[in-house]
Amino acid sequence: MEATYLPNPNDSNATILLMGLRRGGKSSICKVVFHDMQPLDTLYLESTSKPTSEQFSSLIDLSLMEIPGQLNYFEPEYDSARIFQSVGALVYVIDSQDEYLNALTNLSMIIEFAYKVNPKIHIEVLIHKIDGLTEDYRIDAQRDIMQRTGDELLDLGLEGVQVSFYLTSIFDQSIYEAFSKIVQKLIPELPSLENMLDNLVQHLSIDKVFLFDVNSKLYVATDSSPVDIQTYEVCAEFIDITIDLDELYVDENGEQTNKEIKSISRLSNHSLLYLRQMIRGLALVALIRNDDENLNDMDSMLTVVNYNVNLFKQALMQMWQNSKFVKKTNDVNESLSVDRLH
Ligand SMILES: Nc1nc2c(ncn2[C@@H]2O[C@H](COP(=O)(O)OP(=O)(O)OP(=O)(O)O)[C@@H](O)[C@H]2O)c(=O)[nH]1
Repeated sequence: MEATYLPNPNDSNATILLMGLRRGGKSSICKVVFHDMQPLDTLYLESTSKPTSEQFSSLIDLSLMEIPGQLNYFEPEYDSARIFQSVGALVYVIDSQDEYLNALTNLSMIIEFAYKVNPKIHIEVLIHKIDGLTEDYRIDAQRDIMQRTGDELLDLGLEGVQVSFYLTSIFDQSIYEAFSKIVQKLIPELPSLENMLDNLVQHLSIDKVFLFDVNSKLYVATDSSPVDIQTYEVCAEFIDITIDLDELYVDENGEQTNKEIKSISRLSNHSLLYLRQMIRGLALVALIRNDDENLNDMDSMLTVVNYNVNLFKQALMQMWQNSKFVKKTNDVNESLSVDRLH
């Protein structure tokens, strides 16, 4: 394998390694989630023949590495130990519409190896392409896959290893939900972020609030109330609408204005959708209860929301700068790239 495909172990990026048998859906997931490809267009994707790696910067700098199913990365020419040592999460994709027993054997072999060289690795299994299965069959498949994986790990003496399972499809929001949870585990500041979002919910009439990565529509944090997939969908679509509208605005020189993006929309049930651009490609999107018909009352409510969201943004900036500082001091010999606030 060429050296360029290896994640740098000194890299401050959190690396996600995407693995699984051929045609499982790995490239499709990357293209749909991170490159806005329409799910149906993935039908024509060619099988990947070489490992690929790409960078995404969000609150943290992420890299996503895909190892094609047709490679045997345990051959001596691949430095598998080095790969696994430097990844934060191993995401293994299983095609649930296909015979999956081989995939499960392959998965346990990879877990055994990965866990040995990196006991801190998060192991995440996507039971993928569930769009083709009935509701009952999905639950059966999940139960069967979890049971068999558990048995295989027990046989290998690895019963303590934590493995998370997700039912996913690129044709609905499930892949975004799964990937959001996977990325969240790699963000060390997550508990503080969740606390800050809970604080917003407690003090304002917010039903749900997300901190979104605008490009991928993954949420890097949310308050602690359960995520309802419809609310997620409405909030994610609101980002697209806001950005489309924002692109229409130009200044007197015909150039795009560089102001902070902010948008509020009133839904037919009187609730408000509220979006504010944060730092590093993030946006805060909240669903706010609003029982007041009176527009003056609504204005004063929004003033309080704006004030609190400003404080949140400042805290977020502080948090990011501190985390950069910690990384720098941990990594004195490493010349860090200078990140820029968006
Ligand atoms: N029904 C369905 N098909 C999917 C889904 N995700 C991917 N596919 C299809 O699965 C096929 C294989 O997808 P790829 O993304 O090329 O698979 P891969 O794992 O990258 O395969 P290799 O490159 O050979 O390792 C494509 O025809 C996709 O359209 C899904 O969620 N549901």
